[in-house]
Amino acid sequence: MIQSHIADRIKDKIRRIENGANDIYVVGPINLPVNLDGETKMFQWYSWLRKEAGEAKSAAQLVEDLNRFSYAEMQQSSVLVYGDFEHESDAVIRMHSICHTGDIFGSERCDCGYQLKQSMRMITEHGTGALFYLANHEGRGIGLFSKAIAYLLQEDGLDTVDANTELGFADDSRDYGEAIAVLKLLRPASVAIITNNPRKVEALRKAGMNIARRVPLWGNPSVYNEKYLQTKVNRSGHFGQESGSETVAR
Ligand SMILES: Nc1nc2c(ncn2[C@@H]2O[C@H](COP(=O)(O)OP(=O)(O)OP(=O)(O)O)[C@@H](O)[C@H]2O)c(=O)[nH]1
Repeated sequence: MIQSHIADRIKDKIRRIENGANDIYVVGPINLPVNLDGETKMFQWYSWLRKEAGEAKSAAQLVEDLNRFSYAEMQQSSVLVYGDFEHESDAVIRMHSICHTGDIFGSERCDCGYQLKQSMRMITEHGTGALFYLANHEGRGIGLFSKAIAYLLQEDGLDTVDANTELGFADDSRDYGEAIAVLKLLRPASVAIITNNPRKVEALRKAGMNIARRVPLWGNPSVYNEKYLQTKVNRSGHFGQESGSETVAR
């Protein structure tokens, strides 16, 4: 009975969160040694899966489901945790929206790849924190194919915001509810959030995140992302480079 053997292996590693219309199953921690600037940093990795709300599924049922549903067709997010995230008094986190082009290919049209790596450095240097990698957030929520079309419009002179709205999308349609539910499971206390985006702070706060302060993260400007970075400040309301770390009002 291979399945009960697998279920036994994972049963202590799965937790369920009831989250309104959905249940979230979180698996982890799993040791993830990460090469950061030539040094190995040991992170604890968790991934999660959304299911329609219902009776709690056993580990065996979850294993059965792996073959019943095409999970590869659905996007799943994950989080890298560093240090004693549950208990440390001051932890720093980043909620990073997936950017296929920037994070994977190293595209310089945006600053995403830089922010991803730099936030991992900031978290390890701080000693405790977490990097949430949000898989259903591509293009600030419009998806990869739509982002590709938005890029073509940008090549004709539109900025990021106008390209999105011309295609009938909101400038930003990201939802942080699931990620926050997972964050609360991993750490009850407040966190510092790495971002330049006040709307992200507001959206996170509204969705129930306990934010102690904001930590800015700018860098890696180039001729290719100059307009993108300017648009963040001029149109999307991002705090500029000069803004320092700050306490977020509750
Ligand atoms: N629609 C669209 N999305 C883009 C473009 N360039 C990058 N993105 C997406 O923008 C998102 C950036 O996410 P984040 O870096 O987490 O968030 P942010 O709102 O820029 O705020 P920060 O936390 O300050 O970085 C990613 O999902 C990228 O895929 C673009 O030209 N058009």
